[in-house]
Amino acid sequence: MKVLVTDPVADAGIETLRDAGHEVVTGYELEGADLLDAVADANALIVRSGTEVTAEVFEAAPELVIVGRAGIGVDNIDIEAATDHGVVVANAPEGNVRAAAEHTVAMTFAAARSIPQAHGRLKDGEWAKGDYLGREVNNKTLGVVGLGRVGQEVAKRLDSLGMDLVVYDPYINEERAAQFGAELVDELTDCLARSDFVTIHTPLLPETEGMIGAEELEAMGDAYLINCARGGIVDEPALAEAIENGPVPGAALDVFAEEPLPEDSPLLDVDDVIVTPHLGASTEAAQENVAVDTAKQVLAAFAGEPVVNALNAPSVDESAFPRIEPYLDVADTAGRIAAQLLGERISGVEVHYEGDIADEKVDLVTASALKGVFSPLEYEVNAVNAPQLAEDRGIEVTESKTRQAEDFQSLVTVTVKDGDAELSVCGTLFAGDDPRIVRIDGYRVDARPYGHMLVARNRDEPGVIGLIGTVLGEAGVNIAGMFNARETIGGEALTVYNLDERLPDDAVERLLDDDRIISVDRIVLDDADNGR
Ligand SMILES: NC(=O)c1ccc[n+]([C@@H]2O[C@H](COP(=O)([O-])OP(=O)(O)OC[C@H]3O[C@@H](n4cnc5c(N)ncnc54)[C@H](O)[C@@H]3O)[C@@H](O)[C@H]2O)c1
Ligand SMILES: O=C(O)[C@H](O)COP(=O)(O)O
Repeated sequence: MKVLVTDPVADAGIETLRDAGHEVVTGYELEGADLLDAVADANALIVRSGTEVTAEVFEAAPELVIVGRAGIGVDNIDIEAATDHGVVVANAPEGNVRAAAEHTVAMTFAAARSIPQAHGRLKDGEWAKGDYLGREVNNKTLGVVGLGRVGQEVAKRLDSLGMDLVVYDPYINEERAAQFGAELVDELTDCLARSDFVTIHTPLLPETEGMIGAEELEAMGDAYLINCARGGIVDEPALAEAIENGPVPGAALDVFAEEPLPEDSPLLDVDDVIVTPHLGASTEAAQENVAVDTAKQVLAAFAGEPVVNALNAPSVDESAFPRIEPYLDVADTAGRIAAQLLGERISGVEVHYEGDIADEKVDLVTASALKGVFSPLEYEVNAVNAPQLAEDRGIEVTESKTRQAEDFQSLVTVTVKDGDAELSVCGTLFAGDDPRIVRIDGYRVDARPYGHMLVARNRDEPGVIGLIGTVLGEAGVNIAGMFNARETIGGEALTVYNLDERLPDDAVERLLDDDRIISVDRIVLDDADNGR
């Protein structure tokens, strides 16, 4: 597999991929047409915040399986476009948290004591001792906006340095805040107004973009602003104005709306603004952590295993994966057969689980069933984009479970529907790893699902199976296996054949010419040979 890496990541990550036998190509700072060219045959793309992974990139990358973000923020990746193209997006949400928190603490002190300004003047030969009267953090209030992973680590560190903590985060509860010795408040402006230092730790989302504007800066009053989260959350011109003309005394910023080099930011000209070039995650330990975590997720995606930090794929518990993995194929196959047999527009899909499998978290199995249902229709469908595809097409997907399974340890039934028409296919595993289709449209069968199958419905009369055998034989199509099921003697029967190749059209017509044959469906279970 080819892995393209477009932002600098630690060697340990690259070695992890090379040791697993993959080709790793680095193209730091690739953009525009060069990026589109480079990604054309890539199976994985690894980025940090420097690469904009747009819908165009996904268009240009038909082989792409995963985008690995060696870090936390994914605001530079069009996740919706990734999902549409069936590409997993995964970040590394743990490895640089402490580095980001430490940098935030460092920036807090740098702002409180004007360290960079004093440093600069002394280097220029000036002893400006009288110009800097700093602010202690001890006994002051820290406002934390966003008490997630980084916010929590910052809170712990500054709490231990004697600060009182007040938190604004609409997605956590009071108990959670209290675990960090913090008081949770309902209003952002309340949090800002009570703080001596405000630190931002939310993701950049439509909801948080421009969240700290003129009104909020006014509410902050005499508080320093620290932003090591994302540029764009703070309105930069409003911040420059609030520092130059009051009330805000200063700010420390690691991130900017425009990166790299925010040339147009008015903040670069304001003396009481301390800046670093997005260094929050730039420690050896953090870079090694996120690079290796990302490489491991790429390897998991290549192996078809759960990608632990996938942001757009059905979630799956890593320890439960071995128990559900064999059912992914069963569900996919049942979905493929059901969709091909119904042969109509599909307006609903129901996936029903019985027995042991009903105890598991089955999001990924349901996604596999949907993949199977859509496979005969769509080229680029996989378990990542199948649920989205169902939603986009207004197809209602339902999932149900019962603990009891009549005759099987576990059973997965995929039912496809269009209006009043519906058709169910049940699959199971024999001996834990031998997939079988055990019911088709209510008929009990025992069919091995692979390659080309033929499903014939016929009147249950003597000579019909002979007729089918003769027609297949004369068409030169070998029968590898066969199972016949019937409702009642002389009623309707259903026969499933495993064939070594596709039955030609004229042979199908010959069968249908006989009025004992009700229907003949050719089912293809291999993507590579489905007649398209
Ligand atoms: N400067 C750096 O190098 C650096 C390093 C690491 C992380 N980061 C950035 O730090 C930020 C936080 O990362 P994290 O890992 O802690 O993320 P996280 O997802 O663990 O936490 C984010 C928190 O923000 C909260 N939140 C969401 N919307 C909010 C809103 N409207 N108002 C208030 N709170 C809201 C969430 O509930 C959550 O608790 C991200 O933007 C990330 O990209 C920057
Ligand atoms: O979100 C992150 O992980 C940080 O902002 C780090 O970004 P970087 O990997 O571009 O340094």
